[in-house]
Amino acid sequence: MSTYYYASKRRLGQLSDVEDLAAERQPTPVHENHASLVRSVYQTVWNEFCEWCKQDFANSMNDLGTPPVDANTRVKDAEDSDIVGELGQLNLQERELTTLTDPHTIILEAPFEPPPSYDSCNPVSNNHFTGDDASHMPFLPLADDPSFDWKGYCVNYKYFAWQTKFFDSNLHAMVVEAARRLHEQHGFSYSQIDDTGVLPLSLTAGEDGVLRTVRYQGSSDWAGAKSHPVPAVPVQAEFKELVSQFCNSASCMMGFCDQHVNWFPMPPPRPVSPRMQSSDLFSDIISPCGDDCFILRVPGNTAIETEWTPNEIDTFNMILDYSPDSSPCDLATICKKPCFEIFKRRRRTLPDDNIKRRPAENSLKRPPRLKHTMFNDLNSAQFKPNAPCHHKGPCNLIARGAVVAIPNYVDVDGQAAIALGQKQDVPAVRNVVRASKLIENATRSFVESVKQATALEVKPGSWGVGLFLLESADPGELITEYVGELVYELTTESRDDVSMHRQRNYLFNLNATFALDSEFIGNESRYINHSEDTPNCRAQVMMVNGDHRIGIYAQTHIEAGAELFLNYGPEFFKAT
Ligand SMILES: C[S@@+](CC[C@H](N)C(=O)[O-])C[C@H]1O[C@@H](n2cnc3c(N)ncnc32)[C@H](O)[C@@H]1O
Repeated sequence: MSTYYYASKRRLGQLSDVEDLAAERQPTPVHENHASLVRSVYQTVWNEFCEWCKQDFANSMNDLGTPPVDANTRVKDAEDSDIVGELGQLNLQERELTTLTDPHTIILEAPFEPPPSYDSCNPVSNNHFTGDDASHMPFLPLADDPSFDWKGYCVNYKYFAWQTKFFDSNLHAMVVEAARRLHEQHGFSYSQIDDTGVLPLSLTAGEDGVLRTVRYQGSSDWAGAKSHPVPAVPVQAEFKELVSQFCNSASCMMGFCDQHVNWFPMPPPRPVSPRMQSSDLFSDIISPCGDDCFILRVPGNTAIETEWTPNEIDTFNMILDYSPDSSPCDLATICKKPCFEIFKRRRRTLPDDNIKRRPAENSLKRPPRLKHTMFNDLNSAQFKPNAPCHHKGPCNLIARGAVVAIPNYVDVDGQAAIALGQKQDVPAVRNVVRASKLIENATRSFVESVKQATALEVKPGSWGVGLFLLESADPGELITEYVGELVYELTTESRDDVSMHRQRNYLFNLNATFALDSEFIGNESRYINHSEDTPNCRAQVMMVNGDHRIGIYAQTHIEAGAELFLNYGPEFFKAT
Protein backbone atom coordinates (compact mmCIF):
# COMPACT_ATOMS: atom_id res chain seq x y z
CA MET A 1 0.00 0.00 0.00
CA SER A 2 1.26 3.46 -0.75
CA THR A 3 1.14 6.43 1.57
CA TYR A 4 0.35 9.92 0.35
CA TYR A 5 2.29 12.98 1.42
CA TYR A 6 1.16 16.53 1.06
CA ALA A 7 3.00 19.74 0.56
CA SER A 8 1.99 21.66 3.64
CA LYS A 9 3.38 24.28 5.95
CA ARG A 10 1.71 22.45 8.78
CA ARG A 11 4.02 20.43 10.98
CA LEU A 12 2.84 16.88 10.54
CA GLY A 13 4.25 15.38 13.70
CA GLN A 14 2.86 11.91 13.07
CA LEU A 15 2.56 10.04 9.82
CA SER A 16 -1.13 9.34 10.57
CA ASP A 17 -1.84 13.10 10.42
CA VAL A 18 -1.11 12.91 6.75
CA GLU A 19 -4.03 10.66 6.02
CA ASP A 20 -6.40 12.99 7.87
CA LEU A 21 -5.50 15.68 5.44
CA ALA A 22 -6.14 13.55 2.41
CA ALA A 23 -9.56 14.95 1.72
CA GLU A 24 -8.49 18.57 2.04
CA ARG A 25 -5.36 18.73 -0.06
CA GLN A 26 -4.04 17.74 -3.40
CA PRO A 27 -1.74 14.74 -3.11
CA THR A 28 1.91 15.26 -4.06
CA PRO A 29 4.33 12.47 -5.09
CA VAL A 30 3.71 9.00 -3.84
CA HIS A 31 6.33 7.23 -1.65
CA GLU A 32 6.57 3.95 0.16
CA ASN A 33 7.38 5.39 3.57
CA HIS A 34 9.17 8.18 5.41
CA ALA A 35 12.60 6.87 4.50
CA SER A 36 11.94 6.84 0.79
CA LEU A 37 10.68 10.44 0.87
CA VAL A 38 13.76 11.53 2.79
CA ARG A 39 15.92 9.63 0.30
CA SER A 40 14.15 11.23 -2.63
CA VAL A 41 14.48 14.78 -1.28
CA TYR A 42 18.11 14.19 -0.40
CA GLN A 43 18.73 12.80 -3.89
CA THR A 44 17.17 15.91 -5.45
CA VAL A 45 19.25 18.19 -3.27
CA TRP A 46 22.37 16.17 -4.05
CA ASN A 47 21.77 16.43 -7.78
CA GLU A 48 21.10 20.15 -7.58
CA PHE A 49 24.24 20.66 -5.57
CA CYS A 50 26.38 18.64 -7.98
CA GLU A 51 24.99 20.54 -10.95
CA TRP A 52 25.72 23.83 -9.23
CA CYS A 53 29.22 22.59 -8.34
CA LYS A 54 30.06 21.82 -11.95
CA GLN A 55 28.81 25.21 -13.05
CA ASP A 56 30.57 26.99 -10.22
CA PHE A 57 33.81 25.18 -11.00
CA ALA A 58 33.58 26.11 -14.68
CA ASN A 59 32.96 29.74 -13.73
CA SER A 60 35.94 29.78 -11.42
CA MET A 61 38.18 28.32 -14.11
CA ASN A 62 36.97 30.90 -16.61
CA ASP A 63 37.73 33.67 -14.15
CA LEU A 64 41.30 32.45 -13.90
CA GLY A 65 41.95 32.23 -17.61
CA THR A 66 42.98 34.99 -20.03
CA PRO A 67 40.40 35.92 -22.66
CA PRO A 68 40.38 33.46 -25.58
CA VAL A 69 42.68 34.36 -28.46
CA ASP A 70 40.86 36.22 -31.16
CA ALA A 71 41.53 34.45 -34.44
CA ASN A 72 41.78 37.83 -36.20
CA THR A 73 44.39 39.23 -33.86
CA ARG A 74 47.68 39.68 -35.65
CA VAL A 75 50.78 38.99 -33.68
CA LYS A 76 53.01 41.97 -34.26
CA ASP A 77 56.58 40.81 -34.37
CA ALA A 78 58.10 37.70 -35.74
CA GLU A 79 59.68 36.41 -32.51
CA ASP A 80 56.38 36.50 -30.67
CA SER A 81 54.55 34.85 -33.50
CA ASP A 82 57.06 31.99 -33.43
CA ILE A 83 56.31 31.41 -29.81
CA VAL A 84 52.59 31.57 -30.37
CA GLY A 85 53.01 29.10 -33.17
CA GLU A 86 55.00 26.76 -30.98
CA LEU A 87 52.98 26.95 -27.76
CA GLY A 88 49.61 27.29 -29.45
CA GLN A 89 47.50 28.50 -26.46
CA LEU A 90 49.71 31.23 -25.17
CA ASN A 91 48.22 34.67 -25.58
CA LEU A 92 51.05 37.15 -25.98
CA GLN A 93 48.94 40.09 -27.01
CA GLU A 94 49.47 41.98 -23.81
CA ARG A 95 52.97 40.83 -23.04
CA GLU A 96 56.28 42.50 -23.66
CA LEU A 97 58.87 39.92 -24.51
CA THR A 98 62.22 41.58 -24.70
CA THR A 99 64.87 38.88 -24.79
CA LEU A 100 64.73 35.23 -25.55
CA THR A 101 67.70 33.01 -25.03
CA ASP A 102 68.32 29.52 -26.30
CA PRO A 103 67.67 26.84 -23.74
CA HIS A 104 70.85 25.49 -22.26
CA THR A 105 71.78 22.81 -19.82
CA ILE A 106 73.27 23.48 -16.39
CA ILE A 107 75.50 20.71 -15.15
CA LEU A 108 75.57 20.50 -11.39
CA GLU A 109 78.97 19.66 -9.96
CA ALA A 110 77.47 18.09 -6.85
CA PRO A 111 73.97 17.32 -5.68
CA PHE A 112 72.25 20.00 -3.66
CA GLU A 113 72.95 19.99 0.04
CA PRO A 114 69.77 19.41 1.99
CA PRO A 115 68.53 22.74 3.32
CA PRO A 116 69.19 23.26 7.02
CA SER A 117 66.21 22.42 9.16
CA TYR A 118 64.50 25.47 10.51
CA ASP A 119 61.75 26.24 12.95
CA SER A 120 58.85 28.25 11.81
CA CYS A 121 57.14 30.12 14.59
CA ASN A 122 54.09 32.31 14.36
CA PRO A 123 54.46 35.52 16.30
CA VAL A 124 51.97 36.03 19.11
CA SER A 125 51.77 38.45 21.99
CA ASN A 126 50.03 36.29 24.55
CA ASN A 127 49.72 32.65 25.53
CA HIS A 128 47.34 30.39 23.67
CA PHE A 129 45.62 27.51 25.31
CA THR A 130 46.13 24.31 23.37
CA GLY A 131 45.74 21.78 26.14
CA ASP A 132 46.15 18.27 24.97
CA ASP A 133 46.81 17.33 21.37
CA ALA A 134 47.99 13.86 22.21
CA SER A 135 44.74 12.11 21.44
CA HIS A 136 45.27 12.17 17.70
CA MET A 137 48.44 12.40 15.67
CA PRO A 138 48.12 15.14 13.05
CA PHE A 139 51.06 13.89 11.00
CA LEU A 140 54.23 11.95 11.48
CA PRO A 141 57.04 14.42 12.03
CA LEU A 142 60.48 13.73 10.58
CA ALA A 143 59.00 10.95 8.47
CA ASP A 144 61.91 11.14 6.05
CA ASP A 145 64.49 10.84 8.79
CA PRO A 146 65.35 7.18 9.37
CA SER A 147 67.05 7.97 12.65
CA PHE A 148 63.83 9.26 14.22
CA ASP A 149 62.15 6.68 16.45
CA TRP A 150 58.70 7.03 14.95
CA LYS A 151 57.40 3.89 16.65
CA GLY A 152 58.29 5.33 20.06
CA TYR A 153 56.67 8.59 19.03
CA CYS A 154 53.40 6.92 18.00
CA VAL A 155 52.98 5.52 21.51
CA ASN A 156 52.14 9.05 22.61
CA TYR A 157 48.99 9.14 20.52
CA LYS A 158 45.74 7.27 20.61
CA TYR A 159 44.91 7.45 16.92
CA PHE A 160 45.68 9.21 13.68
CA ALA A 161 44.09 12.52 12.80
CA TRP A 162 42.37 11.06 9.76
CA GLN A 163 40.50 8.70 12.03
CA THR A 164 38.75 11.64 13.64
CA LYS A 165 35.57 13.12 12.29
CA PHE A 166 36.02 15.06 9.12
CA PHE A 167 33.91 18.13 8.62
CA ASP A 168 32.77 18.22 5.00
CA SER A 169 31.08 21.56 4.46
CA ASN A 170 29.50 20.39 1.18
CA LEU A 171 27.90 17.39 2.78
CA HIS A 172 26.80 19.56 5.64
CA ALA A 173 25.16 22.09 3.30
CA MET A 174 23.30 19.35 1.42
CA VAL A 175 22.01 17.71 4.59
CA VAL A 176 20.81 21.02 5.97
CA GLU A 177 19.02 21.90 2.77
CA ALA A 178 17.39 18.48 2.56
CA ALA A 179 16.26 18.86 6.18
CA ARG A 180 14.86 22.31 5.47
CA ARG A 181 12.80 21.04 2.55
CA LEU A 182 11.58 18.01 4.45
CA HIS A 183 10.59 20.19 7.36
CA GLU A 184 9.02 23.08 5.50
CA GLN A 185 7.54 21.35 2.49
CA HIS A 186 6.70 17.93 3.91
CA GLY A 187 6.14 18.75 7.56
CA PHE A 188 8.72 16.39 9.01
CA SER A 189 10.12 17.13 12.42
CA TYR A 190 13.91 16.95 12.60
CA SER A 191 13.87 13.92 14.86
CA GLN A 192 11.56 12.15 12.41
CA ILE A 193 14.11 12.77 9.71
CA ASP A 194 16.84 11.41 11.96
CA ASP A 195 14.74 8.36 12.75
CA THR A 196 14.75 7.31 9.11
CA GLY A 197 18.54 6.99 9.29
CA VAL A 198 18.81 8.07 5.65
CA LEU A 199 20.80 11.28 5.91
CA PRO A 200 24.52 10.73 6.40
CA LEU A 201 24.67 13.23 9.29
CA SER A 202 22.41 13.43 12.30
CA LEU A 203 20.43 16.64 12.66
CA THR A 204 19.71 16.59 16.34
CA ALA A 205 22.20 14.27 18.05
CA GLY A 206 23.94 16.05 20.90
CA GLU A 207 26.81 18.44 20.42
CA ASP A 208 27.55 17.27 16.89
CA GLY A 209 24.02 17.53 15.53
CA VAL A 210 24.04 19.39 12.23
CA LEU A 211 21.46 21.88 13.45
CA ARG A 212 23.73 22.91 16.27
CA THR A 213 26.60 23.56 13.95
CA VAL A 214 24.53 25.06 11.18
CA ARG A 215 26.34 28.36 11.48
CA TYR A 216 29.57 26.70 10.34
CA GLN A 217 28.08 25.84 7.01
CA GLY A 218 30.78 27.67 5.16
CA SER A 219 30.73 30.34 2.57
CA SER A 220 29.39 28.36 -0.34
CA ASP A 221 27.44 30.44 -2.86
CA TRP A 222 25.02 27.62 -3.44
CA ALA A 223 21.51 28.89 -2.78
CA GLY A 224 20.77 25.88 -0.59
CA ALA A 225 23.60 26.75 1.77
CA LYS A 226 21.95 30.05 2.54
CA SER A 227 18.59 28.80 3.70
CA HIS A 228 18.86 27.53 7.23
CA PRO A 229 16.11 25.60 8.91
CA VAL A 230 14.83 26.79 12.25
CA PRO A 231 17.20 25.34 14.84
CA ALA A 232 15.57 22.50 16.67
CA VAL A 233 17.76 22.92 19.72
CA PRO A 234 15.80 24.02 22.78
CA VAL A 235 16.47 27.63 23.72
CA GLN A 236 17.89 26.67 27.13
CA ALA A 237 20.40 24.29 25.58
CA GLU A 238 21.39 26.90 23.03
CA PHE A 239 21.82 29.47 25.79
CA LYS A 240 23.90 27.10 27.90
CA GLU A 241 26.14 26.40 24.96
CA LEU A 242 26.55 30.07 24.18
CA VAL A 243 27.40 30.89 27.75
CA SER A 244 29.98 28.14 27.74
CA GLN A 245 31.76 29.95 24.93
CA PHE A 246 32.47 32.91 27.14
CA CYS A 247 35.65 32.96 29.03
CA ASN A 248 35.29 31.14 32.32
CA SER A 249 38.03 33.17 33.89
CA ALA A 250 36.01 35.75 35.76
CA SER A 251 38.74 38.28 35.28
CA CYS A 252 39.17 37.85 31.54
CA MET A 253 37.57 40.54 29.46
CA MET A 254 37.77 38.80 26.09
CA GLY A 255 34.77 37.05 24.57
CA PHE A 256 35.69 33.71 22.97
CA CYS A 257 39.26 34.08 24.17
CA ASP A 258 41.31 31.12 23.11
CA GLN A 259 43.27 30.99 26.29
CA HIS A 260 40.41 30.19 28.61
CA VAL A 261 37.61 28.84 26.52
CA ASN A 262 38.03 25.22 25.81
CA TRP A 263 37.05 24.99 22.18
CA PHE A 264 38.04 21.36 22.03
CA PRO A 265 36.79 19.98 25.29
CA MET A 266 39.05 17.60 27.08
CA PRO A 267 37.82 14.02 27.03
CA PRO A 268 36.13 13.10 30.29
CA PRO A 269 38.35 11.24 32.74
CA ARG A 270 38.53 7.54 32.15
CA PRO A 271 37.40 5.11 34.87
CA VAL A 272 40.30 3.52 36.70
CA SER A 273 40.52 -0.10 37.79
CA PRO A 274 41.15 -0.62 41.50
CA ARG A 275 44.55 -2.02 42.38
CA MET A 276 44.35 -2.09 46.16
CA GLN A 277 42.52 -4.72 48.09
CA SER A 278 40.94 -3.76 51.40
CA SER A 279 43.95 -4.79 53.45
CA ASP A 280 46.25 -2.66 51.27
CA LEU A 281 44.36 0.46 52.29
CA PHE A 282 45.75 0.22 55.81
CA SER A 283 49.37 0.50 54.70
CA ASP A 284 49.13 4.16 53.63
CA ILE A 285 47.59 5.46 56.85
CA ILE A 286 49.97 7.10 59.28
CA SER A 287 47.46 8.10 61.93
CA PRO A 288 43.67 7.80 62.29
CA CYS A 289 41.65 10.62 60.76
CA GLY A 290 39.32 10.70 63.79
CA ASP A 291 37.26 8.51 66.10
CA ASP A 292 35.42 7.03 63.14
CA CYS A 293 38.58 6.18 61.22
CA PHE A 294 38.42 2.77 59.59
CA ILE A 295 41.70 1.71 61.14
CA LEU A 296 40.10 1.99 64.60
CA ARG A 297 36.95 0.12 63.67
CA VAL A 298 38.00 -3.43 63.08
CA PRO A 299 35.80 -5.73 60.98
CA GLY A 300 32.87 -7.05 62.90
CA ASN A 301 32.28 -3.70 64.54
CA THR A 302 28.59 -3.23 65.17
CA ALA A 303 28.43 0.56 65.39
CA ILE A 304 25.19 2.02 64.09
CA GLU A 305 25.60 3.26 60.56
CA THR A 306 24.19 6.40 59.05
CA GLU A 307 21.52 6.35 56.40
CA TRP A 308 22.87 6.80 52.84
CA THR A 309 20.57 8.52 50.38
CA PRO A 310 20.54 7.26 46.77
CA ASN A 311 22.27 10.50 45.81
CA GLU A 312 25.08 9.90 48.30
CA ILE A 313 25.49 6.36 47.05
CA ASP A 314 25.68 7.57 43.45
CA THR A 315 28.30 10.15 44.34
CA PHE A 316 30.33 7.57 46.23
CA ASN A 317 30.15 5.08 43.34
CA MET A 318 31.17 7.74 40.86
CA ILE A 319 34.20 8.70 42.93
CA LEU A 320 35.15 5.03 43.19
CA ASP A 321 34.96 4.73 39.41
CA TYR A 322 37.64 7.35 38.96
CA SER A 323 39.62 7.08 42.14
CA PRO A 324 39.07 3.61 43.56
CA ASP A 325 42.27 3.50 45.59
CA SER A 326 41.81 6.75 47.48
CA SER A 327 42.15 6.34 51.19
CA PRO A 328 38.85 5.95 53.08
CA CYS A 329 39.96 8.92 55.22
CA ASP A 330 40.02 11.17 52.15
CA LEU A 331 36.77 9.78 50.79
CA ALA A 332 35.16 10.36 54.18
CA THR A 333 35.93 14.06 53.87
CA ILE A 334 34.68 14.23 50.30
CA CYS A 335 31.51 12.24 50.92
CA LYS A 336 30.90 13.66 54.40
CA LYS A 337 30.41 10.17 55.85
CA PRO A 338 32.11 8.31 58.70
CA CYS A 339 35.39 6.84 57.52
CA PHE A 340 34.64 3.26 58.64
CA GLU A 341 31.38 3.32 56.68
CA ILE A 342 33.28 4.35 53.60
CA PHE A 343 35.65 1.45 54.10
CA LYS A 344 32.82 -1.04 54.51
CA ARG A 345 30.95 0.25 51.51
CA ARG A 346 34.05 0.19 49.36
CA ARG A 347 34.64 -3.44 50.28
CA ARG A 348 31.07 -4.29 49.33
CA THR A 349 31.23 -2.34 46.07
CA LEU A 350 34.70 -3.54 45.09
CA PRO A 351 35.05 -7.04 46.52
CA ASP A 352 38.66 -8.07 47.07
CA ASP A 353 38.24 -11.14 44.87
CA ASN A 354 37.61 -8.87 41.88
CA ILE A 355 40.67 -6.72 42.48
CA LYS A 356 43.83 -7.79 40.76
CA ARG A 357 46.85 -6.28 42.40
CA ARG A 358 49.20 -5.31 39.65
CA PRO A 359 52.15 -3.05 39.02
CA ALA A 360 51.33 0.63 38.87
CA GLU A 361 52.29 1.09 35.23
CA ASN A 362 50.49 -0.52 32.39
CA SER A 363 53.18 -2.50 30.57
CA LEU A 364 51.90 -1.41 27.18
CA LYS A 365 52.63 2.17 28.01
CA ARG A 366 56.01 3.71 27.89
CA PRO A 367 57.40 4.11 31.38
CA PRO A 368 57.31 7.70 32.58
CA ARG A 369 60.54 9.52 32.08
CA LEU A 370 62.10 12.65 33.36
CA LYS A 371 61.64 15.73 31.30
CA HIS A 372 65.18 16.70 30.64
CA THR A 373 64.46 19.19 27.99
CA MET A 374 62.36 21.72 29.81
CA PHE A 375 63.57 24.82 31.43
CA ASN A 376 61.80 26.65 34.17
CA ASP A 377 61.78 29.37 36.72
CA LEU A 378 64.62 28.18 38.94
CA ASN A 379 62.63 29.17 42.01
CA SER A 380 59.54 27.33 40.85
CA ALA A 381 59.67 24.93 43.79
CA GLN A 382 58.90 27.86 46.06
CA PHE A 383 56.30 29.31 43.74
CA LYS A 384 53.68 31.27 45.63
CA PRO A 385 51.14 33.48 43.94
CA ASN A 386 52.48 36.99 44.15
CA ALA A 387 50.53 39.54 46.15
CA PRO A 388 48.70 42.36 44.41
CA CYS A 389 51.05 45.16 43.52
CA HIS A 390 50.26 48.63 44.79
CA HIS A 391 53.21 50.41 43.26
CA LYS A 392 53.17 53.06 40.60
CA GLY A 393 54.95 52.51 37.31
CA PRO A 394 55.97 49.32 35.62
CA CYS A 395 56.40 46.00 37.39
CA ASN A 396 59.85 44.65 37.80
CA LEU A 397 61.51 42.07 39.95
CA ILE A 398 61.77 44.52 42.82
CA ALA A 399 58.40 46.23 42.46
CA ARG A 400 56.97 42.78 42.03
CA GLY A 401 54.27 42.49 39.45
CA ALA A 402 50.76 41.67 39.23
CA VAL A 403 48.49 39.57 40.71
CA VAL A 404 46.72 36.83 41.95
CA ALA A 405 43.54 35.01 41.18
CA ILE A 406 39.94 35.37 40.27
CA PRO A 407 38.66 38.59 41.87
CA ASN A 408 35.72 36.94 43.56
CA TYR A 409 38.05 34.96 45.72
CA VAL A 410 40.50 37.63 46.65
CA ASP A 411 40.36 40.25 49.28
CA VAL A 412 42.40 43.42 49.34
CA ASP A 413 45.39 41.73 50.93
CA GLY A 414 45.34 39.00 48.35
CA GLN A 415 45.00 36.44 51.10
CA ALA A 416 41.58 35.58 52.46
CA ALA A 417 39.35 33.72 50.09
CA ILE A 418 35.89 35.18 49.87
CA ALA A 419 33.41 32.51 48.99
CA LEU A 420 31.11 33.37 46.17
CA GLY A 421 28.19 32.67 48.47
CA GLN A 422 29.19 35.58 50.69
CA LYS A 423 28.84 38.09 47.94
CA GLN A 424 25.82 39.67 49.59
CA ASP A 425 27.98 40.58 52.56
CA VAL A 426 28.63 44.28 51.99
CA PRO A 427 32.18 44.57 53.37
CA ALA A 428 33.12 41.46 51.45
CA VAL A 429 31.64 42.89 48.27
CA ARG A 430 33.50 46.12 48.87
CA ASN A 431 36.70 44.16 49.24
CA VAL A 432 35.98 42.24 46.10
CA VAL A 433 35.45 45.45 44.19
CA ARG A 434 38.63 46.95 45.57
CA ALA A 435 40.52 43.76 44.83
CA SER A 436 39.26 43.71 41.25
CA LYS A 437 40.37 47.30 40.82
CA LEU A 438 43.79 46.41 42.11
CA ILE A 439 43.96 43.43 39.86
CA GLU A 440 42.87 45.46 36.89
CA ASN A 441 45.54 48.06 37.60
CA ALA A 442 48.15 45.45 38.27
CA THR A 443 47.33 43.52 35.11
CA ARG A 444 47.52 46.69 33.13
CA SER A 445 50.79 47.44 34.84
CA PHE A 446 52.28 44.08 33.79
CA VAL A 447 50.93 44.22 30.28
CA GLU A 448 52.15 47.80 29.85
CA SER A 449 55.51 46.79 31.25
CA VAL A 450 55.79 44.07 28.65
CA LYS A 451 54.83 46.48 25.91
CA GLN A 452 57.41 49.00 27.03
CA ALA A 453 60.03 46.33 27.60
CA THR A 454 63.46 46.73 26.12
CA ALA A 455 64.24 46.66 22.40
CA LEU A 456 65.55 43.32 21.21
CA GLU A 457 67.16 41.76 18.17
CA VAL A 458 67.22 38.15 16.98
CA LYS A 459 70.35 37.05 15.12
CA PRO A 460 72.94 34.28 15.07
CA GLY A 461 74.04 33.79 18.65
CA SER A 462 76.27 31.54 20.71
CA TRP A 463 74.16 28.47 20.02
CA GLY A 464 72.19 28.71 16.80
CA VAL A 465 70.00 31.77 16.87
CA GLY A 466 70.17 34.03 19.93
CA LEU A 467 68.45 37.07 21.41
CA PHE A 468 70.29 40.37 21.87
CA LEU A 469 69.48 43.51 23.79
CA LEU A 470 69.55 46.75 21.82
CA GLU A 471 69.55 49.04 24.86
CA SER A 472 70.97 48.56 28.31
CA ALA A 473 68.90 47.11 31.16
CA ASP A 474 69.24 47.33 34.91
CA PRO A 475 68.90 44.40 37.29
CA GLY A 476 65.26 43.53 37.88
CA GLU A 477 64.03 45.21 34.72
CA LEU A 478 61.42 43.32 32.73
CA ILE A 479 62.92 42.47 29.36
CA THR A 480 60.17 40.45 27.71
CA GLU A 481 57.51 37.87 28.36
CA TYR A 482 57.94 34.22 27.43
CA VAL A 483 54.81 33.30 25.46
CA GLY A 484 53.68 30.19 23.64
CA GLU A 485 51.13 27.42 23.69
CA LEU A 486 49.85 26.25 27.04
CA VAL A 487 50.03 22.48 26.76
CA TYR A 488 49.16 19.63 29.06
CA GLU A 489 51.38 16.84 30.22
CA LEU A 490 50.67 14.35 27.43
CA THR A 491 51.31 16.90 24.75
CA THR A 492 54.50 17.91 26.47
CA GLU A 493 55.67 14.32 26.24
CA SER A 494 54.92 13.94 22.57
CA ARG A 495 56.54 17.25 21.68
CA ASP A 496 59.50 16.41 23.81
CA ASP A 497 60.31 13.45 21.55
CA VAL A 498 60.63 15.67 18.52
CA SER A 499 62.60 18.31 20.42
CA MET A 500 65.02 15.74 21.77
CA HIS A 501 65.62 14.41 18.30
CA ARG A 502 66.17 17.80 16.77
CA GLN A 503 68.08 18.98 19.80
CA ARG A 504 66.17 22.18 19.89
CA ASN A 505 63.66 22.71 22.57
CA TYR A 506 61.33 25.53 23.51
CA LEU A 507 59.35 24.00 26.36
CA PHE A 508 59.12 25.95 29.58
CA ASN A 509 57.85 24.02 32.57
CA LEU A 510 55.15 26.05 34.29
CA ASN A 511 53.87 23.69 36.92
CA ALA A 512 52.78 20.08 37.37
CA THR A 513 49.95 20.53 34.88
CA PHE A 514 51.06 22.99 32.26
CA ALA A 515 54.07 23.74 30.14
CA LEU A 516 54.48 26.59 27.70
CA ASP A 517 55.78 25.59 24.30
CA SER A 518 57.05 28.27 21.95
CA GLU A 519 58.07 25.87 19.19
CA PHE A 520 55.16 26.78 16.93
CA ILE A 521 53.96 30.10 18.28
CA GLY A 522 55.87 32.55 20.38
CA ASN A 523 57.89 35.73 20.41
CA GLU A 524 61.57 36.62 20.38
CA SER A 525 62.09 35.25 23.90
CA ARG A 526 62.21 31.72 22.46
CA TYR A 527 65.70 32.50 21.18
CA ILE A 528 67.29 33.10 24.57
CA ASN A 529 70.17 30.66 24.91
CA HIS A 530 71.45 28.93 28.03
CA SER A 531 74.38 29.77 30.25
CA GLU A 532 74.95 27.96 33.48
CA ASP A 533 77.66 30.24 34.85
CA THR A 534 76.87 33.69 33.59
CA PRO A 535 73.15 34.02 32.91
CA ASN A 536 72.28 37.70 32.65
CA CYS A 537 68.50 37.06 32.78
CA ARG A 538 66.15 35.07 34.88
CA ALA A 539 62.68 33.77 34.25
CA GLN A 540 59.97 34.16 36.80
CA VAL A 541 56.49 32.72 36.75
CA MET A 542 53.87 35.12 38.03
CA MET A 543 50.16 35.04 38.50
CA VAL A 544 48.65 37.82 36.50
CA ASN A 545 44.91 38.04 36.78
CA GLY A 546 44.55 34.34 37.35
CA ASP A 547 46.94 33.27 34.59
CA HIS A 548 50.47 32.04 34.84
CA ARG A 549 52.74 34.34 32.92
CA ILE A 550 56.48 34.23 32.59
CA GLY A 551 58.49 37.41 32.90
CA ILE A 552 62.09 37.44 31.68
CA TYR A 553 64.00 39.89 33.87
CA ALA A 554 67.52 41.28 33.78
CA GLN A 555 69.53 39.56 36.48
CA THR A 556 72.57 41.82 36.16
CA HIS A 557 73.23 45.10 34.45
CA ILE A 558 73.20 44.28 30.73
CA GLU A 559 74.90 46.47 28.17
CA ALA A 560 73.26 47.34 24.88
CA GLY A 561 74.25 44.80 22.23
CA ALA A 562 74.80 41.91 24.67
CA GLU A 563 73.37 38.47 24.04
CA LEU A 564 70.82 37.32 26.61
CA PHE A 565 71.25 34.10 28.54
CA LEU A 566 69.06 32.17 30.95
CA ASN A 567 70.10 29.28 33.12
CA TYR A 568 67.81 26.54 31.85
CA GLY A 569 68.43 24.49 34.99
CA PRO A 570 70.37 21.33 35.73
CA GLU A 571 68.06 18.87 33.93
CA PHE A 572 67.89 20.50 30.55
CA PHE A 573 70.89 18.99 28.79
CA LYS A 574 70.91 15.63 30.53
CA ALA A 575 70.69 12.76 28.05
CA THR A 576 67.90 10.23 28.54
C1 LIG B 1 65.01 27.98 23.69
S1 LIG B 1 65.99 27.46 22.36
C2 LIG B 1 67.11 28.78 22.14
C3 LIG B 1 67.14 29.24 20.70
C4 LIG B 1 67.96 28.37 19.79
N1 LIG B 1 69.36 28.69 19.89
C5 LIG B 1 67.50 28.48 18.34
O1 LIG B 1 68.35 28.58 17.46
O2 LIG B 1 66.31 28.43 18.07
C6 LIG B 1 66.93 26.21 23.18
C7 LIG B 1 67.83 25.44 22.28
O3 LIG B 1 68.99 26.22 21.95
C8 LIG B 1 70.17 25.43 22.00
N2 LIG B 1 71.03 25.94 23.09
C9 LIG B 1 70.78 26.99 23.85
N3 LIG B 1 71.77 27.22 24.72
C10 LIG B 1 72.69 26.26 24.52
C11 LIG B 1 73.93 25.93 25.13
N4 LIG B 1 74.46 26.65 26.11
N5 LIG B 1 74.59 24.84 24.66
C12 LIG B 1 74.08 24.12 23.65
N6 LIG B 1 72.91 24.38 23.04
C13 LIG B 1 72.21 25.42 23.46
C14 LIG B 1 69.71 24.03 22.25
O4 LIG B 1 69.52 23.43 20.99
C15 LIG B 1 68.37 24.19 22.94
O5 LIG B 1 67.50 23.10 22.75
